[in-house]
Amino acid sequence: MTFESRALAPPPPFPDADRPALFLDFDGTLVEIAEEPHLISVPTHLNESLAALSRRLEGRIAIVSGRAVGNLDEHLDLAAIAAAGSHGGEMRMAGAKSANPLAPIAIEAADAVRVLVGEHEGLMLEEKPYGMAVHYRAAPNAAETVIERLETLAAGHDLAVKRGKMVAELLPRGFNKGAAVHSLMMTEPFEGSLPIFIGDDVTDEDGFAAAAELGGFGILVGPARDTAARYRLEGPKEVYAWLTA
Ligand SMILES: O=P(O)(O)OC[C@H]1O[C@H](O[C@H]2O[C@H](CO)[C@@H](O)[C@H](O)[C@H]2O)[C@H](O)[C@@H](O)[C@@H]1O
Repeated sequence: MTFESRALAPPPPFPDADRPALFLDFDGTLVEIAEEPHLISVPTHLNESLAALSRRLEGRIAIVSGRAVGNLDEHLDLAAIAAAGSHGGEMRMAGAKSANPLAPIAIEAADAVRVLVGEHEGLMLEEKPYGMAVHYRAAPNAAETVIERLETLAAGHDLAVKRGKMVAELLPRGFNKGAAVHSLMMTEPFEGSLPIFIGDDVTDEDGFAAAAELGGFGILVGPARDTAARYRLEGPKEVYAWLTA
């Protein structure tokens, strides 16, 4: 993956004429980061804004998140919007009842993560249908230990580790947000459109790269960093402003 380290400009106006498709990360992009996953504040206008975008884009919109699809459903009305959850491992097209199931991680590995979290005050465990995420926002000194232990468990159980903002997660191997974008772009209504991936975290870099490979671009949300995105916006408020200008 190639990264741009130059300062990134805000994106040009929304390219309606180019038949765009939107791939939207959730935490840090559509909602501000909170101290804990369940403490996020979802703007009251969000569902209405997503529905309006879906109409404007004739359905070419998907949420691509590290959260499981079931968890996204607790926060958003996704009845008419495609969802790629669990970092792209779960896929549910708009209007479909359920996402494809993944293999849950080995019981021994899950138990070992529970033990790890019990050993360090401040660590928070987020048990997901297909992964175990360890949040160290309240115990930053434990980050290195957490990552090392998860990497060891991943190697021993044929699993993967994904890192994010003050979090590391043990989950099945073989998928990422970029693969999810490629997969969605091969299906209607996304096929032949210009992909735009908007995200804030390191896991979104695969999405930025996929959008660029397919002729579109990525928009990084948050502070500048080395990134495969072409443009940058400051935060969720600026994302809404750009999407609705
Ligand atoms: O891909 P995303 O939609 O951005 O999801 C990534 C992870 O988001 C959540 O964790 C992050 O947001 C929390 C709430 O703001 C914050 O407390 C945490 O520190 C962040 O890492 C979610 O809990 C994870 O499961 C997602 O993988």
